[in-house]
Amino acid sequence: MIGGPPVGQLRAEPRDELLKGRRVGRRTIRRIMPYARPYRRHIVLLVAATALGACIAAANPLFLKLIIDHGIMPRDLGVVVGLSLGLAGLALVEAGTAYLQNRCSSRVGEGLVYELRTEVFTHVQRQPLAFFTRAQTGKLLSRLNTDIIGARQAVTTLLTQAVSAVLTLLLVLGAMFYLSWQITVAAMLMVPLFLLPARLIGRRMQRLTRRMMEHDAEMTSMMSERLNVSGAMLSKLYGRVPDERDEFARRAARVRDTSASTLVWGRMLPVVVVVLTSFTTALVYGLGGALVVDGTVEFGTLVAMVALLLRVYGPINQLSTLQSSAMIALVSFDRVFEVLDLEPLIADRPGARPLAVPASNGHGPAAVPDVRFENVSFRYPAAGEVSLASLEPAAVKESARTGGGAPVLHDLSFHAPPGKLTALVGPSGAGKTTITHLVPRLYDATSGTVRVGGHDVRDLTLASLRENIGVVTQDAYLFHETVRANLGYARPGAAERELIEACEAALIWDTVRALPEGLDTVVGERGHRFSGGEKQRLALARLLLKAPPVVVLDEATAHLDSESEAAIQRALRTALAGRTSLVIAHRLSTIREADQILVVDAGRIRESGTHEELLALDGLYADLYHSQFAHQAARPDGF
Ligand SMILES: Nc1ncnc2c1ncn2[C@@H]1O[C@H](COP(=O)(O)OP(=O)(O)OP(=O)(O)O)[C@@H](O)[C@H]1O
Repeated sequence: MIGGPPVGQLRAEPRDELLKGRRVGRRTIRRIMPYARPYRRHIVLLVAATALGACIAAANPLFLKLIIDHGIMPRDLGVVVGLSLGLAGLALVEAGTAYLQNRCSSRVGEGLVYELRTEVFTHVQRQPLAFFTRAQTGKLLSRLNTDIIGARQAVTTLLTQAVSAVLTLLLVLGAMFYLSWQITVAAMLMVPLFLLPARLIGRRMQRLTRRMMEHDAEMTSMMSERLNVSGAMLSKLYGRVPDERDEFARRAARVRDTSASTLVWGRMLPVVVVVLTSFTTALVYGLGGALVVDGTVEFGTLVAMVALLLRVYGPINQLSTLQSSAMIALVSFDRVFEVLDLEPLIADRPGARPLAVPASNGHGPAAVPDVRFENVSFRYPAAGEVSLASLEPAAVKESARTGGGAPVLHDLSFHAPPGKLTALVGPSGAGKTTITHLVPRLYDATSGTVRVGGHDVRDLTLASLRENIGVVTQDAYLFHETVRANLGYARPGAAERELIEACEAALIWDTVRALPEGLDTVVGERGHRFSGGEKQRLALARLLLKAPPVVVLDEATAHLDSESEAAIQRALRTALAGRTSLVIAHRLSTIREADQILVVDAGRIRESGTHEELLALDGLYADLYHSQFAHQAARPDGF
């Protein structure tokens, strides 16, 4: 069990991780059982087939003895032919058991992977946004994948190996003792000679594998950071391509060197085994030969002994690594369970009720709920609340010590009236995005209450809350799918006519229609086939299809040409009409149209009112206006 990518990767973990697994062993095993239950018939069959295979392995050499001693030596052709046919039959049965073993173990293993994968995916999806904002999520997911595969290997390989190794060893040793105890004892004296190098090489392999995985992770992370649109753009623009190449070459060289050593040491073990097996065979032939000459042992017995001996070392080797393999397996499962045990911070509370909004009349909802913040304070959750200790030990420990980040919003209250546009403006880092995150419960307020339609959002079901709130973020994320699929994400099953109408209202239909395959054109990686403005309008079309009564929107800050900006502005007007909207405004035209402007600064609302009222106040808004917005007024398009 030395090597093999998943197990190797797990071995890369520090030893204390394995020791930790030792303590959790029994509890983990109890948790694994329910996953194995649906496959119990296959498991029984697997164990039975493995046991039969072990019996055949032990019986085979005995046939040799019988052929030689009772057929060849006494020159009895009938016995020779009969036993040879028996041997051939045995081979067929062995093939049958091997097939059955493969079938059952793949069924059990893949079934287990399927169950764990779907469960983990569903569970991770339920985690709050904070979980995904932690940089280690990608690492977590890849590790989970590795661990799940490790767990499968464990169940299938360990199950078959443990059964077959123990049984083969018992049967083979029994047969050897039965045939000649003297030769058996002599051969067994060689076992420690075999185990010692195996153990030393195993330990070295473990160290090397750990190092290789670390180097490999460094190399892979560089690839994933540099070989994407943003990373590639950065290295080109800063002229760092040659440096990046050199750094990558350095990392790749470390992988090359450790991999090469790992391979060399990995191949040492079979060499040592061959040498020692040859020594032992020589010993058995020497001692056994003398006994045959002596007349104490029959010739066929000697041949059978050698054949049996060759079947002893495999199981001994397997058993010597079985414990650590089992440990590794338990750690795999344990880490998967650790993720499954992470309770989502944001979930429906018992007795949560759906947000009831009167049905739409086709042109936006009939009555729309308002949004109200009452003395809301907020700090982002600490790493320990949303992440896994084993994955981010430093961050989790730090957050436990400091109790998480500083408050971002302080005792904040405001009312966004129904059907009206409330604009949020303020300096960078003031807390505007954070405010918008609290409405659809991407985060929960640390204290105070956020109300939608008069209800505390925590009393509403998440599904109904999010069904009634449409969010358009600045980056207007699009999946790598067709335009149709991206729009349909808002309302699966929407008719073609509705998709077109939404695109028309968002002023993106002419662009979509001109695409090579219209609505069926695949959006490039992260939507890069579209310009920033086009993506925003596609996102608006998606929002229009959803037709939510409440809209939360983060206007794109990207500079657009005046034509796109005018198009977006008109699309926005349609999208927001008659809806309660909370918009982080970056354009003068939006704040001018706002029914109410909230000026956010350092997590507090400093001023509120209309554009004219706030200008007259000559306070923070007036400053912001002169530094950020006033120049837009001078533009020829009037924005
Ligand atoms: N996931 C997070 N974890 C911890 N702190 C965060 C997180 N997101 C934002 N913050 C912090 O919260 C504060 C408010 O950030 P927020 O994004 O709400 O500001 P903003 O007003 O929207 O800024 P901008 O206009 O630049 O987008 C900032 O100090 C920021 O560093």
